[in-house]
Amino acid sequence: MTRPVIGVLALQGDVREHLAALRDQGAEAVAVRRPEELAGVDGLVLPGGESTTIAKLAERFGLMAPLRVAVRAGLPAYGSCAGMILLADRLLDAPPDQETIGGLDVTVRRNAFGRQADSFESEMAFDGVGGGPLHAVFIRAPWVEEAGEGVDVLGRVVGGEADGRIVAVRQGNLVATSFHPELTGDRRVHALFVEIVRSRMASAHPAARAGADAGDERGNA
Ligand SMILES: NC(=O)CC[C@H](N)C(=O)O
Repeated sequence: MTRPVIGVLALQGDVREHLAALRDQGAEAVAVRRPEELAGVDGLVLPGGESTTIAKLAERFGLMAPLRVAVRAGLPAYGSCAGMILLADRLLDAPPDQETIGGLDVTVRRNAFGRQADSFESEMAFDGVGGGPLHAVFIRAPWVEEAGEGVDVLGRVVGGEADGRIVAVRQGNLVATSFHPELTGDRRVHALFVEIVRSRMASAHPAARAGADAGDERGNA
């Protein structure tokens, strides 16, 4: 089977950890800093970091418009923390001029857990991967305040003041988590994303699907 080429937007943030996690899952992982590099990938990870900085650098590097076009055309994308913010159609507690790539029909609140719970770790159920609860690391994390109809909720906070808050979602080929699976040894979220990329590649090239069920082409709409 062809090896998927998965980019990690490498303008700022924890790029290396994502590259390593993707390689662990059998993908060819490449850093993306320029539009030409974006054009060559089958999927894209938007890492954690500082979303305002990443958005400004994306503008400066001429990547914001191509990113918007690619995501709307169905490019699979996974955003972790700041990456979730970048994929959101709507933001709360963000500077009024903060741009996003968008595509994910959610309202995301930045730094939602507040000062008390700036950073914390918790065990949580994560739909869409087997194998029991996931150890989730949250660092100045956002949450999903509201999710549109076409958005599947994959995970919620359990316990504490934020009990029930949405911290993992999927909409078609887009996945976003408030937490950082790249910082733990648990590769199940990256495995899920690599699988999404592989199945889109298979449905885009029917010949590569020999004998497999005809999957429906899922876009990001
Ligand atoms: N760990 C992170 O990615 C933090 C996100 C950061 N608080 C932001 O708004 O961009």
